[in-house]
Amino acid sequence: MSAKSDAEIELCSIYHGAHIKRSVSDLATHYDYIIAGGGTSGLTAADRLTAAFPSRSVLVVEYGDLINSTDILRPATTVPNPSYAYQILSRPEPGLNNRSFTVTVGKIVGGCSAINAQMFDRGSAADYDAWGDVAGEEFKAAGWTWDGLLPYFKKSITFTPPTASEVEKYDYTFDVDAAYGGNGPIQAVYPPFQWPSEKIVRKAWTELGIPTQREAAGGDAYGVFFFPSSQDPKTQTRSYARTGHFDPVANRSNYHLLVGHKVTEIILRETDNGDRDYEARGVKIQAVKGDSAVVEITSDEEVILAAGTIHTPGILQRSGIGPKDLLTAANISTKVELPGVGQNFQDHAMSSLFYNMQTDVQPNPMTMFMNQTLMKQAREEYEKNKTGPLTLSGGNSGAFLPLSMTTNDTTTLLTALAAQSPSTYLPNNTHPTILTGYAHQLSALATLYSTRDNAAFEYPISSLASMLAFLKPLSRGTVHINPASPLAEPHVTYRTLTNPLDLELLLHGLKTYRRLYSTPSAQTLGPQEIMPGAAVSTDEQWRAWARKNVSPSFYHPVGTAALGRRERGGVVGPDLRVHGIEGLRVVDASVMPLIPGTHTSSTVYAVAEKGVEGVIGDGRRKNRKRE
Ligand SMILES: Cc1cc2nc3c(=O)[nH]c(=O)nc-3n(C[C@H](O)[C@H](O)[C@H](O)COP(=O)(O)OP(=O)(O)OC[C@H]3O[C@@H](n4cnc5c(N)ncnc54)[C@H](O)[C@@H]3O)c2cc1C
Repeated sequence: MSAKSDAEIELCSIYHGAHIKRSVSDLATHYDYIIAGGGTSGLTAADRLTAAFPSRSVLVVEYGDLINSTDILRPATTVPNPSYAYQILSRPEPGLNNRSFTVTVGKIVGGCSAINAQMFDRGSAADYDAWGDVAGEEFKAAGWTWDGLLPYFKKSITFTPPTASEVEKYDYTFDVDAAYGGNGPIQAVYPPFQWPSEKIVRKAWTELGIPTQREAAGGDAYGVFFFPSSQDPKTQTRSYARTGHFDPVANRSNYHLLVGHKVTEIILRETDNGDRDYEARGVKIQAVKGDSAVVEITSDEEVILAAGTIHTPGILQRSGIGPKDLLTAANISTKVELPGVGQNFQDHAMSSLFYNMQTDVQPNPMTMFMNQTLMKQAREEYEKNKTGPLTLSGGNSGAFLPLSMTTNDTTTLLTALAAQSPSTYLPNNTHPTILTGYAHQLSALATLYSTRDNAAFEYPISSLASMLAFLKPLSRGTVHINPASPLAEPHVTYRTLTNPLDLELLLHGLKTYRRLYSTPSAQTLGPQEIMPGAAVSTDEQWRAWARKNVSPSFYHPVGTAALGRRERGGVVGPDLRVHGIEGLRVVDASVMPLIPGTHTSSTVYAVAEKGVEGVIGDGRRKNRKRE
């Protein structure tokens, strides 16, 4: 038999036999549970559901394919192959000189967890406590707080501590009791490699007076700290939703995964159940390529949306659930008016400065990735020993700075924030319930900005890249179906920096890099600022530079089907059920009402774990009633 080419290896489904479906003709006509989206949250939910109810059937419908390729497994910075991601272009961004940007989200079994940079941290306790403040008291009572989520963070992962020699070599610190202890399917490790410059930059941050955290994942995500990568400790390969939640369980007889298909709509039936006028009875699906027929698959129990922040709103909107004016413009009759669907869109804006280092600290990523001999050595070391530079994905240390560590004058900014009216910087026609919710957000953000125990800016350390993520934006965007073509990719508008106070806050974060590179340790690197460079020094120049150079996304879109009371523009209730509809939940990143100051994947796993526990609890209760 001839050896398979890479392309053949990618296309064949080598592990999962009959349970991978590529055509609707291979499906049952109905399932107990249907999950839209086989990504980070969808595969988590499917794993837990199929385990809890062996006699109930679960169908996951995934737009992308099951790709068996080693480039996904090798630690990577981001997106190993553009074909694994949707290529959506944002609308012209009004706060960024009307530039448009690629909206990158995964289109593959495993979703974004298959293409992310594996940085596996958590936000501060205050970030999650703010969710309850924003959403409403009953959300706090239901555990949408740090204390309520911590058990799910722990449950979702297994943390393997670094070896004693790695601890000594890299100064790794961690505290298992404070943050870990679970044995979940997603693996978390400190990689067995750091670039030598990591130590120098980390020291430079401490010379600026930034505190060091021994462990940040116990709710203390501010200061300078290490955090894990989502990576397998034995093979040093990516640990993601597919390797953790699908491959080991794919042969369960109650589990079908349909790939290459998209959920276009939810099948809704009128009901008279208290405040719920409709119940979800299944989904309409369509092949991504070829046959354009729309097929209905019914569900007896629940439909669970896990299509991510960019695509979950479209499924709801096409089903008649969303802002009435948008649905009317798209000729869709409104079944449940929920103005929050597709609103409240948030991401961490990102900015890259560039410094040339005159001191050549070797090895470093700049020279290694461009030098074929060094790359060959690194590849051989990785293949043979699972050590060396190629075990490090996006890096696993950072400085996470509260506003007060970037400026002495927080008072001016906080006074301006307190004076903001919620309607001033949202679009003119924003629904009153969204304004009410946003007022709660502004108040929560004012508290977060005024305290020292949560971060406003992230400065990733490991690779000398002078990158900055703006963690607590005030601006809000939208994700809407295209009214002229509802099945097409959505209209995405980040609206980054449309709230002008964001720009003022961001300036402090950006200028902090200059202070960092003036510290004695950083000076040993011989930094020369290339971008923005000496021509940018006044605030006016910084503002112009930022509008021209900032990107709207650190790949962390959230918020478009947010937890919250209906009168606050919320889309889902404390049990993640969509307001007004029976048997329909959302378990993905879109439910986060406020973006936490962290990379988002570990929070998505925790949210999905908590959400599906609710589905299972309700399923068991129904069972008992039936018996
Ligand atoms: C390039 C990149 C780098 C990142 N880096 C990091 C990082 O280093 N650390 C970190 O913590 N986080 C990172 N993230 C973010 C993190 O991975 C995401 O927040 C998280 O994985 C999102 O999970 P989700 O379940 O909400 O969505 P996804 O994982 O995106 O899953 C949604 C799935 O639904 C499918 N889908 C969409 N529409 C439909 C439809 N209509 N029908 C059927 N299926 C559909 C999609 O194809 C996708 O597979 C990164 C993200 C990206 C894109």
